[in-house]
Amino acid sequence: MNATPTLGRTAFIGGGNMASAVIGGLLRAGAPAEAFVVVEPWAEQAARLRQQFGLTVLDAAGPALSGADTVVWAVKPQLFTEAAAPCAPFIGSALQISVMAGIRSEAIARASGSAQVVRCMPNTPALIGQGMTGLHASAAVSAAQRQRAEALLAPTGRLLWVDAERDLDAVTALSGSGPAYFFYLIEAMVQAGTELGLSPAQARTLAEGTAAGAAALSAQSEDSPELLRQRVTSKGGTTHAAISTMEAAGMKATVVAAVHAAARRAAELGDEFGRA
Ligand SMILES: NC(=O)C1=CN([C@@H]2O[C@H](COP(=O)(O)OP(=O)(O)OC[C@H]3O[C@@H](n4cnc5c(N)ncnc54)[C@H](O)[C@@H]3O)[C@@H](O)[C@H]2O)C=CC1
Ligand SMILES: O=C(O)[C@@H]1CCC=N1
Repeated sequence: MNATPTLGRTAFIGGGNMASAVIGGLLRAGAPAEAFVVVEPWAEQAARLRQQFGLTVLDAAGPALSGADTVVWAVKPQLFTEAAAPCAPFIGSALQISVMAGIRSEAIARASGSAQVVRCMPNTPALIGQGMTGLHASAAVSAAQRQRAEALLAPTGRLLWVDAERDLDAVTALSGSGPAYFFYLIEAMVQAGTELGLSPAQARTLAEGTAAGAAALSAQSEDSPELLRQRVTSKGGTTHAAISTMEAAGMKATVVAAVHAAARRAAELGDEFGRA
């Protein structure tokens, strides 16, 4: 592992979707592949990482990890305890950065031997540099280490720090899981469009273009999403017919309940799988 000026040497524990999104972003931004090592026991995925990124991939934790300044936890929460045990002898002085849903800083500190923990919650648009990540730093994390976490994640998109760790459960429910909510809406719109006679490709283009435009208009406007919606909704018009149908079905209340369910599940994941 070679050190880079901002990141130092970084070890990833788990080399799946999220690790690939972060690594891909860093390599595109100019970091050398030699700055990274990945522990990935699944041979097929390890081969993909070697081929796609030219990375050093280990099939199990080993002394090579002791050279890491930063350790990035990117395994499923359910596998955290099992994955952490063989890493622990080598990583106690490194900054620990976790993208795992639910697993709390205290559990990561206990399992790794390092109290310097930054928890992050990215999302899958990170794959194309348009992610939205929430971050929280534990008390032992220095300003320079916060900057290191920012440098690690900046190529994946936008970042937002939260002061209270429990707020990460809300971040997970909103932006971590959030892409799935919008994909679900796109799925439904494509289904309706094809039922109305459009081709699936036409319906998908219209739904995706509309989702992107609505998000961009909302982001650039000083008006609230509610006011922007009202401007589309002419009295006695088509949008009114659609929104009335959604309201009658309790759609807003369902979305609110769904986000609360996701936040509760994030907290449960920490309770269930965060004991190391
Ligand atoms: N997929 C998503 O939208 C998001 C996922 N996350 C979090 O990111 C984490 C990883 O999720 P994904 O990348 O989607 O999962 P993934 O399943 O694609 O990647 C996890 C990788 O860990 C590897 N692994 C399994 N056991 C291991 C061990 N003992 N040591 C090292 N590696 C091991 C697996 O082979 C797999 O390649 C999860 O904790 C999840 O909560 C966070 C934000 C968004
Ligand atoms: O569904 C999950 O548990 C992960 C965390 C946020 C997005 N995917």
